[in-house]
Amino acid sequence: MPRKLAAGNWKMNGLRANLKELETLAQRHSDASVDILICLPTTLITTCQDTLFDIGGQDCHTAESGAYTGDISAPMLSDAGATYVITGHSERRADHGETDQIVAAKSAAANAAGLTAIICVGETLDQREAGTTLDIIEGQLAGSIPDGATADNTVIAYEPVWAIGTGKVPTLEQIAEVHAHIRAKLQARFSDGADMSILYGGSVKGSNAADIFAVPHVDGALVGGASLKADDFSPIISALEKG
Ligand SMILES: O=C(CO)COP(=O)(O)O
Repeated sequence: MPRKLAAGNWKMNGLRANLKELETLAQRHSDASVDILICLPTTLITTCQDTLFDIGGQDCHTAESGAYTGDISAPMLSDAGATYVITGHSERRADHGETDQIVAAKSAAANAAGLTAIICVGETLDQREAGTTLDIIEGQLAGSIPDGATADNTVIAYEPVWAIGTGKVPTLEQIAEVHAHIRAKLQARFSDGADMSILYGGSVKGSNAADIFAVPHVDGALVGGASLKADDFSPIISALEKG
């Protein structure tokens, strides 16, 4: 069975003062029946070592160490207390020119350091309107997931680019179609592909979470804006627990 995972991605948000949101969240979900992960800005990861939740980074370099000013390696994230890292988020693909090949190398580096990689895929609005969504996703999966991926070290996140931070959410049928396609491709390539978690991400809120979690092959969510405040993230976690 895929693990159920409520994952927050704080992106480039959060100062130490904001960590009180996690304390509030921990009080409300101390006996959660699902995995809860917060992907923090790197500056906050060490501060958070004693938290109840799993902690993740938002990117890592392909190399273990070296002359890469400003970058963070997977062993560094692990050393700081992270157990997950997001790879191939559309914001990094767009802003930093990350290709599928780079994403696969980063994911392999994450796995080699003992981190679970959350590998993101998703179509743009133009691609959705051109009817090429499933082809795009298939290509991204084939190119971005390293051969050594397993259900233990890899999670897939389907994040339609046009749904991120926009308040626009695909229909439940559209989510179902893509998640079923992802599941089929994972099963065709990996012996434990049936057990890899597939998250949905893009404008998930307390008000739409339960419906999204009822969609087959949606094993959780990767949440941006609504993960920053305990009052917003808490209902999403509760919906996943009930789903
Ligand atoms: O990009 C996302 C998570 O990685 C989704 O962001 P929003 O939940 O803010 O739409």
